[in-house]
Amino acid sequence: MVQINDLSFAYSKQGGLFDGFSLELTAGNIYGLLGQNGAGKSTLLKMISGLLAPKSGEIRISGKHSHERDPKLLQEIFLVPEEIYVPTMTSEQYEKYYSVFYPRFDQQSFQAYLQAFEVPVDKMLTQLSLGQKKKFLLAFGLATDTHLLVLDEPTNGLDIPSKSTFRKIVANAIHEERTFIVSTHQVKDIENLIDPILIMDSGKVVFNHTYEEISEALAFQRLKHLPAATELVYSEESFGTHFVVSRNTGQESHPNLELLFNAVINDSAKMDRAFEKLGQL
Ligand SMILES: Nc1ncnc2c1ncn2[C@@H]1O[C@H](COP(=O)(O)OP(=O)(O)OP(=O)(O)O)[C@@H](O)[C@H]1O
Repeated sequence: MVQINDLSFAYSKQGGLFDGFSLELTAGNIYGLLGQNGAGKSTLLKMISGLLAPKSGEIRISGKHSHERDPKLLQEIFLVPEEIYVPTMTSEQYEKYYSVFYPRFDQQSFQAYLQAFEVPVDKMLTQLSLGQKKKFLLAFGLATDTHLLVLDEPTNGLDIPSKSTFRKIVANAIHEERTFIVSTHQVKDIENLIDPILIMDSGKVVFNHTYEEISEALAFQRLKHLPAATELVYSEESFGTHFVVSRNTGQESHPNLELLFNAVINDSAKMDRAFEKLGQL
């Protein structure tokens, strides 16, 4: 669905952010894109959405170059950015003006999402609170039924009940022709929603695995004593308890995304070796 080949990109002449970057995303998945501040997530999402052009290499969405901004392609891409801008109009006016760009826009779903998110529809969009604006645009984006939906920090600013509503709506809105990319620092908000997990570091994808692969390769435990060094991939200590990522030797495993993230950022090569071993079994 999304095919990125040998991409390079730089904001300035001094240093490139992406160099020889390749990635393939397949439809039917909700990709979780994680990475430290400045890793390049938002830049990547803007390039995928056609808002920034690569210096070299290519990004194809369903076979078409995203930066060419072909109208036929743009009607299949919706980006909910981290910083929300809304025009001075009502929800009804927004729907009327913008839904025409999306041929499969589902008005009923849009209204249902607005209701589920408890977004007031009688106010001007500019009068909504930060979280309400975000929920408005999420509702609209989900209702477009675009093949590609890109959500940059979607749960930022959402209250606790809205986060749970968000998870339910997103899980229902995905289907085999849609691809969602969710970039977030709030992994706990969407832990059971995103799969596969992509982790970026300094303009590179250093981790790209499904939940199933992660559970098979790794065990996540709280232990009083560290396991044998041969099995240990990563550990953190807090008040005498070790939070451990180790090679899975056959136990049932429930991935802890925060611990996984720290383990990958700490030593991605060590993590790669844990997955290589899995491939050899
Ligand atoms: N408009 C810009 N001009 C110059 N440099 C930029 C610009 N936008 C981002 N950068 C730089 O590019 C790098 C990647 O930024 P980006 O916003 O893609 O990271 P991110 O992973 O989304 O970070 P965060 O988690 O903080 O949102 C950073 O070093 C940032 O300073």
